[in-house]
Amino acid sequence: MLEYAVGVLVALLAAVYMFFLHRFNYWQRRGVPFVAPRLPCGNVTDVILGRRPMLAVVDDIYKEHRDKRFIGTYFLFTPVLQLQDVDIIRQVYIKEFQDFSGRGTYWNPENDPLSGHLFILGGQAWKSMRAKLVPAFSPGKVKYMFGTVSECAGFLREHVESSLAKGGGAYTEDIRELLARFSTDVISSAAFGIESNSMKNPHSEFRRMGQRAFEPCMDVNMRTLLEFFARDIMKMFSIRSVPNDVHEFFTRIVADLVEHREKNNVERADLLNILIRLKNDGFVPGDDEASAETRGVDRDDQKLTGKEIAAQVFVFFIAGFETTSSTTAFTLYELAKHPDIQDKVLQELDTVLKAHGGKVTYDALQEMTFMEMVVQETLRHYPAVPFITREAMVTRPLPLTDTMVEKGTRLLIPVWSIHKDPELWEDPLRYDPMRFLEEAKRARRPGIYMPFGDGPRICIGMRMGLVQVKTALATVLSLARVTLAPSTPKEVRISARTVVIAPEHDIHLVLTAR
Ligand code: HEM
Repeated sequence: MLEYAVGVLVALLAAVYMFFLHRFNYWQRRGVPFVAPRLPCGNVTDVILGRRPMLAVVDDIYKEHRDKRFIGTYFLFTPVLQLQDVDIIRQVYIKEFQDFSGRGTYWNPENDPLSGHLFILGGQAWKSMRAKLVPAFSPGKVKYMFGTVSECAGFLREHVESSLAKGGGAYTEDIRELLARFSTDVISSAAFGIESNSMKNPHSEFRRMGQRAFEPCMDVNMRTLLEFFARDIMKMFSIRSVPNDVHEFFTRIVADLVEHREKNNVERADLLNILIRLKNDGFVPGDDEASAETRGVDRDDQKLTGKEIAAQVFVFFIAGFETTSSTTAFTLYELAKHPDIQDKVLQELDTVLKAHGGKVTYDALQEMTFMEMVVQETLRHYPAVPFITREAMVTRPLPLTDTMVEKGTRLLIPVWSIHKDPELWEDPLRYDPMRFLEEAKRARRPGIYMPFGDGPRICIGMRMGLVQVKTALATVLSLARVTLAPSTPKEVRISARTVVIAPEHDIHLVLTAR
């Protein structure tokens, strides 16, 4: 009996070994240069063990293989092709997008309905959903929703004003937490039409859900990484993309809201309203610019189901909350480190606000061009999404090469590394908003700046995100100057426990009344 058991064990181990051997030969068999994998995690052992952030591992590969246009890697046993050449990346993003339109992530509408959202979908399902949702983010609709952002900025203003008064004109704040609460208020109001009240109550349910979805911890980090790179494992073990309590919260709240609004004929200026129209009519009319964006994208007027609505509202929450709050926090952090740049922002702010009766209006924000340059430079240093994925939808050569990529191959675009590459940017570690002067932008090589991605799959919420970031900056900076608190490091240390860019420490800033 014992001999039999040992025999079975040996056969099992041999089968596992052969499986890994075969998998880890994938790039070699295709004649693609690759980074030697190690059993059992391929090239991401440090990521799986929570020792290093994924972006740092990707960056090491980028730097070590800078001379190669693409390089084969393994995430666990999934082959992932890391693109290193900006021209190839542009082809994938834009010109040959139709063959690389997938995200390559896990999507299981039956077991995990919240995973069926725009960020994750691929192929025809993505095309059709994108065409339906684009009008919801048109310039006209963003301007329309600005009222909501402005209302939440009022709570932010009240908080800063009263804290300054209590502190006798100066106080110290964990700026990341403050802006996470502001962003939670904005996104829950803009997406669900609910006042989450996080500015006044840091323990609100929405804030707690935001923390659960993004807290730097192994559970959330592993789910996200598996979702991106090891969908077979997710499927095999029926793992959901988010923890169960987060899943239940969003599913329940959206179902209740839809029922309430339909029963009581409630109309509101928010994204849920647009989704309900998509549920009932199959499309929403856009303004001219939105129509231009959807031109060429197949539109069907198929109506959204309740589950599809919940998934889209959920993605607006997760894609819109952490990205905007971290971008605002990092901008204030850099302004605290660079008082000369802060002076210029304040000068512009004061001039523009004076011309707009002291109010942070939508039109006033459009005139804050230097502030926009500052935000763009922040996004170069700290792109909220530090790498972007695509999936080959057909077997075909990689653009501009003779190398064949199989249908289903995962491609990784190392945004963080390209933004910091000294061959592409002069003195890339220097924080310098002047890189985003119109002349400088025209002069630089196309395709080296991509904080919102690029091509037909570019961030759908870009306009809304920028409005939100600038509103928060204008609100805080109209009241106070910022400086680094003694406890705040001079260089941000990125957490190894999250896929987005988050510091592993708080960012305390001193706010001093102006
Ligand atoms: C500073 C703020 C933001 C940044 C840096 C950011 C960044 C990104 C990036 C890099 C992508 C991937 C693009 C690609 O694959 O080429 C993306 C996609 C997306 N973003 Fe954003 N985002 C921001 C704000 C927002 C906001 C406010 C929303 C919604 C309320 C949003 C919703 C989405 C959605 C739904 C997608 C998926 C688009 C698709 O796959 O078609 N984002 N974002």
